[in-house]
Amino acid sequence: MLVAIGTKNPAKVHAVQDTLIRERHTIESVKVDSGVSPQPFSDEETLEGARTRANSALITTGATLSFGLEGGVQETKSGLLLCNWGVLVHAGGGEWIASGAKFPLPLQVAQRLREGEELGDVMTDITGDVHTRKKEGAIGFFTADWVSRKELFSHIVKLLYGQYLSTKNHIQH
Ligand SMILES: O=P(O)(O)OP(=O)(O)OP(=O)(O)OC[C@H]1O[C@@H](n2cnc3c(O)ncnc32)[C@H](O)[C@@H]1O
Ligand SMILES: [Mg+2]
Repeated sequence: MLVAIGTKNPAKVHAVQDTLIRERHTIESVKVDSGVSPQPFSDEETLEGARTRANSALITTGATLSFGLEGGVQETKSGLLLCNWGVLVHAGGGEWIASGAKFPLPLQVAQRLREGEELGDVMTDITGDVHTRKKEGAIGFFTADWVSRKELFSHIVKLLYGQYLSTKNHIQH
């Protein structure tokens, strides 16, 4: 089965490839537009970006299943939380959604985002590495590498694929 992922970011592509390795699908990654702002600022906007990516990648590749993964932030009373969303769509209809774990960004980082900077750029500034968003990510840096960006997306991929399989099994039985 051809499975698409709407990004070329290795943290996301490897999350799909490695999580589904035993399923023996062919994975095709394709760069698509999220249709939302480069730095989504709510759960809704982040989810919408993931949905647009999934649908665009499905159409572009002609795949049977297609993943869209998107990162953003969400303002709360307890601080600015890093949030991540995923959407899985099936060519025959059907959509599944899932979000990832959340944690608050440090105050100074949160403030820079509120003033309009993108997290990826702030992380480059802090770490001196332009590729942070493609590797351990902000989550890796702020958790002393206990959780990587790929690991976070892998969990979302499991939630999405698991829901898809569960639906499929219930329809068949
Ligand atoms: O190529 P794409 O798939 O767009 O990969 P990306 O790293 O830009 O990822 P997103 O568009 O999903 O992320 C939305 C924003 O959140 C930022 N971001 C989210 N999580 C991050 C992380 O762990 N490390 C660095 N930047 C992160 C990133 O800079 C973007 O501005
Ligand atoms: Mg992006």
